[in-house]
Amino acid sequence: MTDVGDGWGSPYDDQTYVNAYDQLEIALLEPLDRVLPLANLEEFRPKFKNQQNPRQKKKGNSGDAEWKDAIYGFGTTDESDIDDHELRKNYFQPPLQVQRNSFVKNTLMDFKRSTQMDINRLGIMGCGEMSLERGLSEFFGVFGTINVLSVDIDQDSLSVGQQLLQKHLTQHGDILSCETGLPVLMRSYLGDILEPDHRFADLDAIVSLEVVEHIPLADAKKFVNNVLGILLPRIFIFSTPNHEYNAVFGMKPGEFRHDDHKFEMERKEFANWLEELSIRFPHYRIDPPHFIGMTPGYKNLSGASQAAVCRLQDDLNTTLPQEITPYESVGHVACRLGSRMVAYNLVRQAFLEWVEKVDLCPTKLINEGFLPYWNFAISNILHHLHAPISFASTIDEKVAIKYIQGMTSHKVHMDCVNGINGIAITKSQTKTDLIATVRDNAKKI
Ligand SMILES: C[S@@+](CC[C@H](N)C(=O)[O-])C[C@H]1O[C@@H](n2cnc3c(N)ncnc32)[C@H](O)[C@@H]1O
Ligand SMILES: [Mg+2]
Repeated sequence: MTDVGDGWGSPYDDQTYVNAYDQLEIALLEPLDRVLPLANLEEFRPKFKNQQNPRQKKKGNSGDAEWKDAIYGFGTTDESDIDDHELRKNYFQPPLQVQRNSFVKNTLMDFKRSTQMDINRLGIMGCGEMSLERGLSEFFGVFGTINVLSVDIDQDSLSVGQQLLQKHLTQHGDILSCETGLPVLMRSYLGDILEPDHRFADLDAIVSLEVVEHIPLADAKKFVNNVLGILLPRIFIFSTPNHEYNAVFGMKPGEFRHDDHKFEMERKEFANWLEELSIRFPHYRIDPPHFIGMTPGYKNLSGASQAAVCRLQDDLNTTLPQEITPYESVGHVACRLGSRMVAYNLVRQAFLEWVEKVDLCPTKLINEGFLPYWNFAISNILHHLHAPISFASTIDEKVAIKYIQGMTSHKVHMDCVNGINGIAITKSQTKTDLIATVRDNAKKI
């Protein structure tokens, strides 16, 4: 879409925004392949956690509170899926999952800068409870992202992920709406990542954090081979625990961090795997392993997670047929970047158009209070919005009045009468002055 010199996102014109919001609303109307049963956030515990059902735990057990903090972001940490051993002693600050998410954010940021191309479409495979989706949401504008596709095989994890993502986007809605960036459609799918799906082919980036070790090694290799050989993202990032690091958690040699792990790799094994991949897939440049999560005193063990970064060198496209779509869509939600700025600009345009036409007729002056004034319902002004109803309907009337107050340097006031939201313009104002003020203020933005 946009190639920008400094790599820091780019402003889009209002029409581009409005069209993007229109497309988004249409996409959100598409029926889902399957509606997941709603997992109970309070009771949910990922199946790969080896602890008891929290309901059966004794009240006041601090371990219970500890994992709830980790999963739901209550309390001090917003980790959503950390290893039990890592969690037990609060080894990492910030938490390891947050460090992994930051690693992805920094790697994608560098990738965007060095290639001067947006990361339009991002795939997250084995997304779990969507911690990465939440962690990256404020950077989508910088990346130039418009589509995020997440897939997992576990219905409960997906349902929890969807709920946490929705909660996150609502809670951070104000901040996100001020970000420069187009709205992002975030879709989730139920599926087995061992089967390639055409919708995940030719993406700009695919990320898979701490997933491969949950699949038998031969299948894990098949998954990675499928990504590098069939799906062909421009960048692929995946991570897995560094088995040697378990010593830091006081674990015995050979003991895995989770009961659900099918394997864990030592540093040499992981480095060898990446070398094999470099030979088999020469169209990818694969870095030596990156390490994430250090603890003081254990420098010799590198880091708790080891990550691969693979960048596509050639301009290759998938040969996977378009009709291969085994995943089922199970959710979609919008990250509404940029909406505040667009709404503001559209309201200004509507106000200017309205004020040009309005008749400030002396006979309609209201003679109550200090100064005679005119009252107009805001709906009359919003009638001039040049936006599809899908976008216009997201603009709150009172917020629109606040915008008008601001853009007129408070020469217009809020005046809501009998439940009708409106503005008041005092007799001393002239149309010419109001128009000039709005235009002058626009130049200052
Ligand atoms: C440890 S969690 C990691 C979740 C997430 N990537 C994160 O960093 O928070 C591993 C996830 O991989 C998923 N998974 C395991 N095997 C899978 C498969 N064959 N297809 C899709 N997802 C799979 C699990 O359901 C689980 O949600
Ligand atoms: Mg794991």
